[in-house]
Amino acid sequence: MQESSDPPFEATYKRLFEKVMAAPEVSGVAECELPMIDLNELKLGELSKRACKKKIARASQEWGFFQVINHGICREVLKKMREEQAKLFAKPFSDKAAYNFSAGSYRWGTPSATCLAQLSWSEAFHVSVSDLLASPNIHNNLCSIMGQYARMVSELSQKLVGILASELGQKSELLKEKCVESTCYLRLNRYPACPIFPEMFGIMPHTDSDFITVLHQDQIGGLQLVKDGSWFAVKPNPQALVINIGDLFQAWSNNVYKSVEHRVVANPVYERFSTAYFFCPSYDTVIASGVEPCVYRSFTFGEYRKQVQQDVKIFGHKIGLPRFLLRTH
Ligand SMILES: O=C(O)CCC(=O)C(=O)O
Ligand SMILES: [Fe+2]
Repeated sequence: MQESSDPPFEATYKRLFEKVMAAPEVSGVAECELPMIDLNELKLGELSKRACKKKIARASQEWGFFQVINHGICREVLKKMREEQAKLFAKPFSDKAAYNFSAGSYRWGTPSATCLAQLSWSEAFHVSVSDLLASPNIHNNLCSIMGQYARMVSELSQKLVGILASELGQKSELLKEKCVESTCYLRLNRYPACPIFPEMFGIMPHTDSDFITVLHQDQIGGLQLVKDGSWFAVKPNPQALVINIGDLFQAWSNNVYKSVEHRVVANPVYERFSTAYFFCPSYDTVIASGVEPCVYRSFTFGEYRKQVQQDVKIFGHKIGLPRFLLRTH
């Protein structure tokens, strides 16, 4: 028999399945369409340009999420990236576990899960772009398209972050200098179909620990986010990339831009793919808003990462920005 490509979810988490009769309650979630930004408007006259920038800033304040079309990443690159990603995940499980972009880049499930609500029904390659570019495999099809994809998405991220910074009335040079291709991360996600429990988490609720995330998802759907205290399912748009604000931008903007909790719900019938690009600074970058009164104490990205890793180890989940509040509000 051919070895399965799926990680051994059922065998590994058997005890959790026996313990409970239901997966987390996520049904009845309404669908929403994210604010849509056409980046071609940035190439038009001064008025359209200004309106487009304002829309980006407003969505980042009110939703923490938006989608962009005419984003400059050509269809061929998106298609090729997805094909190579699908091929990689179709390899037998043992090959994937041994396939190393760098140590620990392949992940699946949730090692620390003690109940079903803590289990992420997904597998991923979480790759540092600097490791990718230095890889001796950079000339194989997969690594080469990942490198190409990372470069294009990095340019888009720089553009968006520049706009968001200038809409705050702040200079973006430092940010642009600190967030370069090699300090960013690329994550290839696969959510196998989950027929056992119809609404299992593909990824548990979380916020991203970066400035912004650029997400390319397929047409299956499953991404959900919190808006005004309720969960909403994001309607997939094959032409668009989804952008969300991460913790670092929330802190840097002194809570103006929102790093919003999101999660993925696995589909009972179809597998789903997504590719996430995390726009991050170097570890020594100091995150400080410079606006009084400061909500958070200043911290380096390295410090933030270390704290997140420590909290995950001790509490089983990330605490994130509340750790860095200057005073309790
Ligand atoms: O797959 C998705 O839609 C979201 C992925 C995500 O939130 C992440 O990788 O941080
Ligand atoms: Fe995320």
